[in-house]
Amino acid sequence: MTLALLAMSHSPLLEFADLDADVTAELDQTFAAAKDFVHDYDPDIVVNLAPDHYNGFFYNLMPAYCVGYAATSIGDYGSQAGRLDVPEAKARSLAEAVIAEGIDLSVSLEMEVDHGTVQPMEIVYGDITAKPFIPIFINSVAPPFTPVKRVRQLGEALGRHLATWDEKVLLISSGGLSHDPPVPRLATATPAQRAMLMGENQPLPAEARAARQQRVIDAARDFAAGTADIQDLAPEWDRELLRILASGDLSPVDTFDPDEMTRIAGNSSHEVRTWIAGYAAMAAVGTYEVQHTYYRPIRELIAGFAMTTVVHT
Ligand SMILES: O=C(O)/C=C/c1cccc(O)c1O
Ligand SMILES: [Fe+2]
Repeated sequence: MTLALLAMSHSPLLEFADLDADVTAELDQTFAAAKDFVHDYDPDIVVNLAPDHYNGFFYNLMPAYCVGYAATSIGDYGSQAGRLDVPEAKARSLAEAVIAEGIDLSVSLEMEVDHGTVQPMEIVYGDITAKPFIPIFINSVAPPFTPVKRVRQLGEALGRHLATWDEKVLLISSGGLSHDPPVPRLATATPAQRAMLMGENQPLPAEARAARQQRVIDAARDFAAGTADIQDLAPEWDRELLRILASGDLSPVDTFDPDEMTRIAGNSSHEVRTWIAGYAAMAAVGTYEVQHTYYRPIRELIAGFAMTTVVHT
């Protein structure tokens, strides 16, 4: 059994934001550390925990969690598009083992994924097909959300099964901490937004795709300038979460209330579910330590932006 975890925030704005030089330098160092960690570890297979932002999963049928037996990256915000190298038999064995433990996973034989899934692979390998890759979707954007405790249990079940594999497994958790990008929400959607959230008119025509992305890019610029109408980042909440995750005792997350998370840390703060599942997978099979940790609230990226690398001790 060999398992390691790279947990990192994603933001499609990395390619579009005008960052201060010191922030760019910090991020360059952080991504270099992530790369070094992954290349030194040299995994045989990546198991990737990520949300979706209404690009592959819609309100016509919204699962809480889903394992892809095959997957394609849609290439939003200029991310690498195309087929991922998903080993179907391994993905199936993982899903079946987790379901047998009482976690109600869905499966997809044709999953579509977005920047949330592929950005870490692009950063560490420069190629989303560099390694065999099992994508696991964790709903983090579309309420209602499962209790956070269930996400911890999902992670534990994943970890227990992955620990039986001969392959060296790299878990990637991809998600922002506190953040509230202007992704449309069902509760406040216009008729056109509601149609988008339902997955009508997919794939989006190029103009609609460009308009959707420009809205987020503009919001990020305004947020950095202090004029955007989105919820502020919550660095204290982020730091406390990182402290809990690093402590090795994940039981405090069981008391997290999804509505409170939204209120304090924003509508997309639920992306931390990917982190909780990744850390829980590590915790299920041994004691661990966080080797590298980075955190900075970055308004230009609309993200409490963090990266940690985790190994068993
Ligand atoms: O526009 C989207 O689909 C999402 C944008 C976004 C912006 C900032 C942080 C994130 O985690 C995002 O997914
Ligand atoms: Fe996201």
